[in-house]
Amino acid sequence: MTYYAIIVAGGTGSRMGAQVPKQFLELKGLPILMHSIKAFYQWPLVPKIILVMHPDYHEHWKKLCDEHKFTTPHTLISGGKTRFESVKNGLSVISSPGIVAVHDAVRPLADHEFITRLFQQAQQNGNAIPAVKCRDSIRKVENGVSVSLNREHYYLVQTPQCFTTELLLQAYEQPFREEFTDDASVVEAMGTKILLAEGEYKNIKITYPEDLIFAEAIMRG
Ligand SMILES: Nc1ccn([C@@H]2O[C@H](COP(=O)(O)OP(=O)(O)OP(=O)(O)O)[C@@H](O)[C@H]2O)c(=O)n1
Ligand SMILES: C[C@](O)(CO)[C@H](O)COP(=O)(O)O
Repeated sequence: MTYYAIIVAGGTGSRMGAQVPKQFLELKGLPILMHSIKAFYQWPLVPKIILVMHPDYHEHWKKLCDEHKFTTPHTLISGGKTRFESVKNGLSVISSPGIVAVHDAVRPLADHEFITRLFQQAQQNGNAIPAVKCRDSIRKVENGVSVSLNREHYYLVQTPQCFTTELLLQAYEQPFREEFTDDASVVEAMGTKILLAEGEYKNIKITYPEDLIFAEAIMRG
């Protein structure tokens, strides 16, 4: 059984609006991306790490690795125009059957215990998708009219999303659709039942500048 982690770092970070894509910004003295990789590369469940990044940033990444003496083994792959394409490129180097986790490079607060639990659940059930319950009241707006919804029915989905390699490789054979916002939506489109696992509220995605402040505060504990 081989474990893989595809870390997708091929985005531009347009909503962050920084000089470099947000995955390279520092959090506690280390680029966000390095925190995300380090969380995966820990004993006893050590996956093969596949890092997907736009080729324009490969040299920048190598310099950062030297600067921070970052030696965690990984295979560097070129990213695509969409997240879907980036994941598909990452999947191209998977050679053995096993379990694959797909993780946003910009979710640096997932810890190894959480990651291990998801790998194990996917090994037992075929897939494991972390999600947390909506904590706020929720409303749907249609034609300018808002209606209250029952929040018990709504979950916020996170990464790492874990699957058997067979399932994810097959799912990514499908042509791209706009509604493929994550890996679960791609797998679901094949008719496979998606199994939600317990997510973590601290596992935030760095999207806007204020998320850096939240992440730093969470890391301080
Ligand atoms: N072509 C793309 C687009 C996104 N991603 C990755 O998918 C994750 C989630 O995407 P998101 O937060 O939307 O990142 P960006 O696309 O960089 O941000 P924005 O939408 O604000 O431009 C990120 O780790 C991002 O690097 C990727 O690998 N390849
Ligand atoms: C994959 C993801 O992080 C799950 O929550 C999310 O769907 C990415 O969405 P984005 O709008 O591209 O940031």
